[in-house]
Amino acid sequence: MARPSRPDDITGLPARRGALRLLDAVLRRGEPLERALHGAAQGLPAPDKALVHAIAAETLRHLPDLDALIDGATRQPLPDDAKARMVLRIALAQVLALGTAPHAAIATALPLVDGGPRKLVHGVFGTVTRAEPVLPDPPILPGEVAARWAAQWGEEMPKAAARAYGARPAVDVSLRDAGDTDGWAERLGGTSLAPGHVRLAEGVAIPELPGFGEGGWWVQDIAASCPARLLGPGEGRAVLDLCAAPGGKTMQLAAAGWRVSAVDQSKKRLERLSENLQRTGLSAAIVQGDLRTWAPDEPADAVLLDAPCSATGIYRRHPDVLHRIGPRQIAELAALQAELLDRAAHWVKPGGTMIYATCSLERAEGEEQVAAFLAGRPDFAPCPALADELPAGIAPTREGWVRTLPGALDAQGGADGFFVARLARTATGA
Ligand SMILES: C[S@@+](CC[C@H](N)C(=O)[O-])C[C@H]1O[C@@H](n2cnc3c(N)ncnc32)[C@H](O)[C@@H]1O
Repeated sequence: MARPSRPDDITGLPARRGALRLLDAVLRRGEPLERALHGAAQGLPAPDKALVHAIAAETLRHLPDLDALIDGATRQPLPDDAKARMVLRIALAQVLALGTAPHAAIATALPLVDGGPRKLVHGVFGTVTRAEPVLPDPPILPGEVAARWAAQWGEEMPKAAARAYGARPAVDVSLRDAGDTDGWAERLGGTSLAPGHVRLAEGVAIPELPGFGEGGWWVQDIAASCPARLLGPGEGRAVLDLCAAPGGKTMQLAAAGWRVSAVDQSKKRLERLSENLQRTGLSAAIVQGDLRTWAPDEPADAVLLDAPCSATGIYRRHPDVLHRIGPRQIAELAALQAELLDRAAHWVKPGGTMIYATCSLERAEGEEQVAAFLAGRPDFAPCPALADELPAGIAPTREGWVRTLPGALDAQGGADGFFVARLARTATGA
């Protein structure tokens, strides 16, 4: 049989090369998967781009399990960042997590180590696949993440986190017209856990559902809908939605009658916010600014700060966070959050309300952040969330915060990890 003239003529090879580049960007350079995808899959058609993403995401989801199999088949462990290990990881992820036939996976793996240890890769791949292993269900969390979470939340939490990691996350939508929640639940064939919310049935094709094109709803996890819920109806009052893009909370606030100024530093993400507003017919003033230097002309009745964070709470959808985020990144983000929280507090009118939120499972970005803020700001006090303000199955903590951990809403398909605090500024502002 004639060999293809150029290696990239092998069917499916460019996508595997893209997956290898993507894995490298995440594991060696610490780049977020979604952000690195564009560069890694440049020039590939949409289906191949989706394949690049799927291979890299499943490799990351099962990394400790795949590494254990590789290590069990080598006499000396391959260095963590050796190309041979990277190629074996993506080849085995295809076979064991995505159902690719072994011959197809190895045919597209070997050219990736051309001029390198082809024989070794071939040998290890053969040894592993001949044994027909099955990946553990649920997947094993990276050891340092499990230890960090156990230290903060107890031994049960990482177990629940692993179970959630292996399950397909439910898809929630928020409604423009919360008054017609029952009607939308019926039309979308889903169930509702709160006014303005519908949880979709598993496996539905989102763009084909009624109301998507007309902007009747947008995708937003139930936990992510809690920060704006805690501001209640706006009745024409002004709210600063800080770190607003792509606008999930902006749309909720506008739909609840708030006069919203949506501020974010990212032009690209603000373009998506603008498209979202256009699709839903909702309105907000859009402001591009870096909150470390930007300031509003006047204080607002309410401020919602959805601060940049580790995103460890959305690890189910973004498995890269478990491999990119460690104590150093958490400490850096916590310092940024403290700076933004301090600035944002000045923009709340006396008697007004501030919501602080992060999609993080780290206390340093949630409970500890707010405790430190309150210790230095006697003009703010907790304004505890009440059970009837929250979706069914999510209860306020003893302190009145909202804290969703893995295991929340387990029977209904889970929820993202979130922290939300509502704080009130004293009437005098002093
Ligand atoms: C968690 S996301 C916001 C999600 C958004 N609130 C929503 O509900 O769709 C955090 C946002 O913070 C923005 N951001 C990060 N640092 C910032 C800064 N210094 N000034 C303004 N925006 C910032 C990012 O661009 C990003 O859009």
